[in-house]
Amino acid sequence: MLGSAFAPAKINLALHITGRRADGYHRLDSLVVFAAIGDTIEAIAAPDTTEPTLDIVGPFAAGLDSGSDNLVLRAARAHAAAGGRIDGLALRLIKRLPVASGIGGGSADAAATLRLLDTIAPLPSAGADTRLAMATRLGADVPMCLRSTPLRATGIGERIEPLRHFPTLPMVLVNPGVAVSTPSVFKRLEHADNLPLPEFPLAFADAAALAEWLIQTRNDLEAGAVGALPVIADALAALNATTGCLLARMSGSGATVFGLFADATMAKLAAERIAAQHPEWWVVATTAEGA
Ligand SMILES: C[C@@](CO)(OP(=O)(O)O)[C@H](O)COP(=O)(O)OP(=O)(O)OC[C@H]1O[C@@H](n2ccc(N)nc2=O)[C@H](O)[C@@H]1O
Ligand SMILES: Nc1ncnc2c1ncn2[C@@H]1O[C@H](COP(=O)(O)OP(=O)(O)O)[C@@H](O)[C@H]1O
Repeated sequence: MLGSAFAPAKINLALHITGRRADGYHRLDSLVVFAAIGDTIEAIAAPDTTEPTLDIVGPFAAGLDSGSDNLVLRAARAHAAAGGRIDGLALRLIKRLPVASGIGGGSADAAATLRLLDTIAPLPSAGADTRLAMATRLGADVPMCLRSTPLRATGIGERIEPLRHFPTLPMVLVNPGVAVSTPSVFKRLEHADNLPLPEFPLAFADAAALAEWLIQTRNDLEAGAVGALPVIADALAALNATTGCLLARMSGSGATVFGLFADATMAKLAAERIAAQHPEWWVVATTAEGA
């Protein structure tokens, strides 16, 4: 193998929609962390190929097209367009994250592919601006996934402010098995002119302090998504009914919801309980990296 890159799940702990641009994209203000669970992209030498091939394996491989529209291959083509070499490569995606689920699986894969290709075949003159523009063209979430550490994202998601003194967060992710189209959830938004996030403290001592602060924030896309898919409310209720859940909320445009816990043992017990109650749901106990 030539190399591999991890594509962690993106969790929007808070997501305020603060405006709408003339081109239809929404301005947002989001507090974002990245989980220890994610996809993996591997690159294998394939000497006779001029364009990379892609094969997809793993628990969520079924139903995801490995054709040229896949974000892994789109990212590879963007790397080539910027002057990077992509011949002689076969790419493999190990798909562990549910598709179209508000945790940025596709965006994380695109960002991980860019990171991987940067190590295997560095761009001749890869300025930070080139990389950011390339990432943003692939998707509004791709710049934040390129960084994959706790951050505040503004603009349409491309303006990134890394956060320091951020606690590691034990959490449970629950996806009730429904794929959600991001544009359709944005269309259901009643108000696009919400207030930005409140002022951040200098540091959050621990998960409980962060959860306390998050209570005054929202995911502005949650009400519309729940209206269309009431099963999201069931997933939130299942998390809220567990012992030690500090806060439960939807991530991104859904349908994945997260619950924050003070420690990993409580998160694990909560995940076991929800999985037993809803064997058809995707339920994982994980942690989001601190800073
Ligand atoms: C909602 C968020 C929050 O992090 O997450 P996900 O639900 O995708 O995980 C993102 O803003 C999603 O970013 P991403 O999934 O990269 O979106 P893109 O592919 O660029 O855009 C898909 C569509 O979503 C809408 N869109 C996306 C981003 C944005 N800031 N405003 C928008 O209105 C547009 O209708 C756009 O055509
Ligand atoms: N590698 C990929 N992983 C996931 N989805 C992908 C990928 N490539 C293209 N897509 C398409 O992107 C859409 C959004 O997927 P995803 O990024 O998982 O959504 P979300 O950001 O809401 O979790 C899906 O409908 C899927 O068809």
